[in-house]
Amino acid sequence: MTLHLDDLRVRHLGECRYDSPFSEMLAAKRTSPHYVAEGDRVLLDDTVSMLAEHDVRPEQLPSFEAAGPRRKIYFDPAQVTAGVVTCGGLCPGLNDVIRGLVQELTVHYGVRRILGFRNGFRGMTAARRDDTIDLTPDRVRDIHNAGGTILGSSRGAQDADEMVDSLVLRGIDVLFVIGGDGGMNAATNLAAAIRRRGHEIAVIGVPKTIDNDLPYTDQSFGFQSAFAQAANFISSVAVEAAASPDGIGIVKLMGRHSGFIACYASLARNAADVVLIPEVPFVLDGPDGLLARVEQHVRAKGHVVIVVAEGAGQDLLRERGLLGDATDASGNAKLGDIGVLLREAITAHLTDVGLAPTVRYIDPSYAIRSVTANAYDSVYCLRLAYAAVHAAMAGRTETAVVRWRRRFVHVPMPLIISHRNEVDPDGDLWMSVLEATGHLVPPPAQPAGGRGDREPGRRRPRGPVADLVGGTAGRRDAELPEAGSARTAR
Ligand SMILES: Nc1ncnc2c1ncn2[C@@H]1O[C@H](COP(=O)(O)OP(=O)(O)O)[C@@H](O)[C@H]1O
Ligand SMILES: O=P(O)(O)OC[C@H]1O[C@](O)(COP(=O)(O)O)[C@@H](O)[C@@H]1O
Ligand SMILES: [Mg+2]
Repeated sequence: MTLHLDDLRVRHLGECRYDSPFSEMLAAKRTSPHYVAEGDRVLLDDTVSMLAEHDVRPEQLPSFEAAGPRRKIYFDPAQVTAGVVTCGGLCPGLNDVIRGLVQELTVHYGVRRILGFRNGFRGMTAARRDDTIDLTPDRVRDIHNAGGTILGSSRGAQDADEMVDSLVLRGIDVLFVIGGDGGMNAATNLAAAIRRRGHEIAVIGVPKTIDNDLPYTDQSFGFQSAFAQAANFISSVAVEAAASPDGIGIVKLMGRHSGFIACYASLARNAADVVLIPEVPFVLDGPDGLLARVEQHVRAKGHVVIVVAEGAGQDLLRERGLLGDATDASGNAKLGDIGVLLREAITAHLTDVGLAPTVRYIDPSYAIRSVTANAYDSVYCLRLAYAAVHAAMAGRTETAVVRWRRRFVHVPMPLIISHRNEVDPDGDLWMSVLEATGHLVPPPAQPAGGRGDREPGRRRPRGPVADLVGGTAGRRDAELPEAGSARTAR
């Protein structure tokens, strides 16, 4: 999708007429490598070749509005009532964001009334619109010491007009939605309904997802804490696998459509032999299939560690009748259990070829997303919260605050939900995974007519076979005996 400057402009409720508490401090501020001045913009693209493609003057290049405080603001803080809602699956740092919002709203802007809606958008339905918590600095002081969200969260559809009624009834002027793709979709619909009905309520999104599947953000908050926790499970399974004859360790990690957690957690420990993600399909059977590769590894190395994202291999489950079309209350696909399929298929295959595998399968599931935010994420959450408050007070709406290429910026909400952020099989992250798992070194020369023989200059087809499980036999493969040959010393 080619974006132009106009696609990146955020909505304003109107002219900013009030002096901001930051006015004086901002007067002397200029853009530097560490600060983007009000009015300056942050480029979407960051390579010479991408910029050259646009062939326009610098001010016409696609760019984001810089986040941060403004000298003039739209709302009179003393009159503002703010609302906060957290929705969707948990993510480390939710409480940190809530705490940051409340602190910034009260301490710097002097906002006196902040309501937290309970249990996601459900707390805004007609039946539950009294289900709110008064968010005060005292109430939020220590909440960052716990995972989850003090407000609660939920999935499931709510009517946008009913939610607008709740906001109006409660006198909300600015609403902060901390949510993932679903939450940002709902917030966009809500903002549209607010506009249609002529209300002046700012809706600001703080994108949340441990899957890191939202675009136009360097990395979502909490992701780092989640993959750090996931990495611990990889270490555990690697120890177990190494200690058992023909040991197979499998860890299934969250990641419905995007395999970022699997990639980063694998890289963090560098203990995985195979990483399976939704973005790179794979096959089980055949000479280039996963089972043959696992067998090769067991014979050569004595054990294998496999990290699989929960969304990987769903096509294999469907082929076997193990995946239906069910969805959760929010319309997210309910996935089949790829970990169980792998455990069973690998056990059966290795037993068939005369090995006696010991398979350890760990599904840490919610254990990786219910943790408290680590120090890095806590800082990140706090700064996102500050940026969100500044955006709201300056009358931005239908806008998400994100960090893009290390700068905090405003992104129009429709862009945040325009597509999903996925691991690019041609990108440098996946290349690092292939490097770490030993899949990048070209295969040793094959005799003419052998398996590796192909037309000169013609690339092998991409995908599971080539990238992942055999075709581009990696560094470790080069040392491996052919499947079925005697095992080497361990
Ligand atoms: N396409 C959509 N349009 C409107 N609301 C949505 C949409 N998708 C999800 N929602 C609502 O947003 C909330 C959070 O969505 P969900 O997918 O559960 O989590 P997340 O925000 O983490 O992706 C739910 O209340 C859900 O009903
Ligand atoms: O909480 P649930 O409904 O079991 O959902 C689990 C899903 O939530 C996630 O953790 C995150 O999804 P969301 O960001 O959409 O909430 C996925 O990785 C996982 O598939
Ligand atoms: Mg989601």
